Amino acid sequence: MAQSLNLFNSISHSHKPKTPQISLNFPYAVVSRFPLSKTSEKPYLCIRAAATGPNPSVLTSDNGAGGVVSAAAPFPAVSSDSSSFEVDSVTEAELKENGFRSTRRTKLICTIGPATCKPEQLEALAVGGMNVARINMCHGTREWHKEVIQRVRRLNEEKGYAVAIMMDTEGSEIHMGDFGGASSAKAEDGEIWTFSVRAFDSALPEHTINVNYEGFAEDVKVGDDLLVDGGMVRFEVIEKIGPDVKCRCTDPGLLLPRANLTFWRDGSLVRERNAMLPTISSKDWLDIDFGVAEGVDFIAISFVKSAEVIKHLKSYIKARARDSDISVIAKIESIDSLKNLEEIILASDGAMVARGDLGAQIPLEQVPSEQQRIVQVCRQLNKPVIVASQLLESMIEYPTPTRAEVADVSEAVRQRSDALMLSGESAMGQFPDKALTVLRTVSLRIEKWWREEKRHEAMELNGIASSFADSISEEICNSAAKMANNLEVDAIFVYTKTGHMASLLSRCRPDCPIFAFTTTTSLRRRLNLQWGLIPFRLSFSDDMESNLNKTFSLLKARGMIKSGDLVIAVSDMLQSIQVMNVP
Ligand SMILES: Nc1ncnc2c1ncn2[C@@H]1O[C@H](COP(=O)(O)OP(=O)(O)OP(=O)(O)O)[C@@H](O)[C@H]1O
Ligand SMILES: CC(=O)C(=O)O
Ligand SMILES: [K+]
Ligand SMILES: [Mg+2]
Repeated sequence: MAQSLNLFNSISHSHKPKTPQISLNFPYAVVSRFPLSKTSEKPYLCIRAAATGPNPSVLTSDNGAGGVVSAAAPFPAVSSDSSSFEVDSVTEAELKENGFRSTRRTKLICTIGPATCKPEQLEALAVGGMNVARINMCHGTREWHKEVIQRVRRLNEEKGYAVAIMMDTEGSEIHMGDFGGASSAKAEDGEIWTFSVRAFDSALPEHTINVNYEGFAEDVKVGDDLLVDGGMVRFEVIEKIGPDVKCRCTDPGLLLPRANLTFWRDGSLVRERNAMLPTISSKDWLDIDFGVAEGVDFIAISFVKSAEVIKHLKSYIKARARDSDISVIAKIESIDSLKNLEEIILASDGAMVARGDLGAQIPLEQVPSEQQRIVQVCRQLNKPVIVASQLLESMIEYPTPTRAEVADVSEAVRQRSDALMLSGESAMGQFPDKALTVLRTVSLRIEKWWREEKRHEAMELNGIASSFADSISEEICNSAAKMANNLEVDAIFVYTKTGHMASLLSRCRPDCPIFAFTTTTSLRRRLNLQWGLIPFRLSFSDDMESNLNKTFSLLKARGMIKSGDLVIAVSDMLQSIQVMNVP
């Protein structure tokens, strides 16, 4: 202890932790104490780890040992140059209005479609809390998608939103074609329909459906069940005539353009040659080139089967996009992706529980346990995870959700998934804004409930670092998050150039929000997918003290924090944890 106090005394008059005056063998760790703040009796505490060798020792000290410190240099005035600082204007308004504690931690994604593609519709979603806009390359033309991307960009620039763009590939699934202009078709019980791989020059004959997969007529057998969208409509195969397959409708319903098709034999999904279809089709590669050229923030890959395809795509993007700052999200929606789950997630930058197609490939009653497993694996491996599809399906038509849907959303929030996604509800539903409001209010309510009543069991997080330096970052983040909960701090600040420490903090799911300061606009947008992060763009230096001064004064000037707020700061330049009151 005496040694620690000596250490304090030796450095207490300087803001810059310098080499201690006592002899310690390198590598060493410094525990330093910064001057008392003017506004608070709480001392600044700084724990630093020197990551220079294989075995740093960490010194700690009782910080209340009467160590009166003089020369409390006030924070120098920093001019509030707000151009050097960017934060999402919606989050800013929310912070000012409700304070740190009630900011939403769960992120929200909206699929953009005909119901939401106009500038004012996109703006309503941004104001309603959309963090990421998803465009689905299964539908619409590239020109249409390009227009949506440009509109989102324009809104971000003009109105200060930080909506990121996710492009979702079509993948090589078997699906029906369009209906030549009609938006849907009704299949009645007992009707005979023809599923055909023929290309029809003119309009489709009545009760005929195009199928995109060449091998379709060869792969199916008489007696197979043909499921549209995982069972929304069901047919039985009764006859095969060359490229045509005649089927009788056994479960009537509405057929939608490009609906997914699966066939089942003796109660299980048939995967014949279609299992050999490439995950990324030639059309997908063109879409990916389009996404890279447009600078989308995320590319979500449909029907991923193995880690190889993710690695291949990532190296392709790296070679093509100069800053390679596009994250690759693996969509878990096939039997193979469940088999190879951990290696796929390890190779990816995040994952999506794509329950729509997943529920067409495995029995529905297995979907909830698989959802929970995927969410947990992602958390362990520190990758953001999205829960998607049918969260509020009834809101495509109705202005309020079913109670069961609210319970489903709550469960995804309780599992602490990073993000929730709307599909048809926002793409083509009648109440996209209301659906988003339901996601927002349910997230807020459940987060608060679990936080206040401590109903969540802390998840045992395994070490994931692959190097010693990474282990230090991980320990710092785990400790900072724990300290933040125990000390009930108002916010954690993280200064991160790569985003890594921000995601490590997010992984701990602390009780307070995490302000993530990063130097580029694109990283700031990508961090928007992760649980609990409030990303800022800020130019900062390696000098933590000046960074803190600058941040405090900028945030105070904008009314986002106030004197006396208790903050923990960590950074990936200077691996340290500091606890302080805002001066
Ligand atoms: N760009 C678009 N243009 C027209 N309709 C769209 C568009 N995007 C989505 N939709 C409509 O919204 C519905 C739901 O969207 P969603 O993205 O979930 O598609 P999906 O066909 O279910 O495929 P996926 O499995 O990729 O999610 C679609 O079935 C389609 O009718
Ligand atoms: C989102 C998606 O692709 C699915 O649920 O199938
Ligand atoms: K898709
Ligand atoms: Mg899908």
